[in-house]
Amino acid sequence: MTETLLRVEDLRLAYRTERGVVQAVDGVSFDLRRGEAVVVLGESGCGKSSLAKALLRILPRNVHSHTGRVWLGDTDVMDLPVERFRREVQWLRISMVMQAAMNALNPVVRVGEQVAEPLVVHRGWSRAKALDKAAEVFQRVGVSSDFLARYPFELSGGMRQRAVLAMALITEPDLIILDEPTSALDVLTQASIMNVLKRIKREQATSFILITHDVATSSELADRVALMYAGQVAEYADARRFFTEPAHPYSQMLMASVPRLYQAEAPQHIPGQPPDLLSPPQGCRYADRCPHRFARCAENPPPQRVGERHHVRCWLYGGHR
Ligand SMILES: Nc1ncnc2c1ncn2[C@@H]1O[C@H](COP(=O)(O)OP(=O)(O)OP(=O)(O)O)[C@@H](O)[C@H]1O
Repeated sequence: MTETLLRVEDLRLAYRTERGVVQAVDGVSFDLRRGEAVVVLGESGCGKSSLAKALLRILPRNVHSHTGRVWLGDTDVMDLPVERFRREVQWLRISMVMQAAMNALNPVVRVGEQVAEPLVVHRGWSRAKALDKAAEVFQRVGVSSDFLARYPFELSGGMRQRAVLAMALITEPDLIILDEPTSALDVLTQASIMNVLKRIKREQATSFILITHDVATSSELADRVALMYAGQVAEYADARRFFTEPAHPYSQMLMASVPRLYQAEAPQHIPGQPPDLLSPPQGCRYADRCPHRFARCAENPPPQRVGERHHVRCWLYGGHR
């Protein structure tokens, strides 16, 4: 059996705001094996980016609480002092491509220097050696090494995104977290970046957490799916299973809402709104919108195991009906 790389247990992250506490990540658990990609799906505001920040310990100042366990191999990295986490885990074992990262490149520093920087800062490599490695990684992500000497404004959006991806890859981490890596790009560029990710996953056994609301693009890479709803994982499943036989009523509605090219019926939409994370309901978060709700849904369902590495937060499962 392939080794478990990451095990997340009951991860929680809440922010302090003027209106009260926002529980953006509320008891998230899942596991990921080496070389697997999990796609984190969900509507805007359901806590996907907050999950990435909670995993990477990149927290804004208004954090109210941040708890849970994040096992990377045998180490609970939540237990490490933050400096040690930054020195030993960030970039070296887990790297990231944050939302809109391609627009965050420093405009006055040549792209190659920026891509090489994690090796200089985190591994102590010389600049020359790191630049050689940057040229190699550039080629791997489909950018000619001629681009190393250019400035970000001289690159197209797709090229800049590849450069940011090269920066995340250069230290050869075990896990890369990508937050909406292709959402600002045209479909052909999106497809070619997804192909780069697939190749890297295959060749280097790198694991990915891909955050997106784009079901179609993500299905290309996904081995596993974590569908988030109102700060929680509504369903965690094998990707093929999720895309063909989703179990949670929200997963079923989401899949029915994906437009298909030759489908006679119009895609469905889900009536209602997700709950406000300032004061989420006591019971199941999805109950208000769920066509199957019954009395038990007044209580918040824990993740119910419905199969091998498959859990669903829904009282329809586990013999409660
Ligand atoms: N720094 C912050 N302070 C207060 N509330 C925040 C902060 N960051 C996010 N939130 C709130 O936390 C909730 C989850 O936000 P998050 O950005 O994680 O969702 P998301 O699923 O990534 O959304 P999107 O797809 O739109 O990026 C939202 O209600 C959001 O308003």
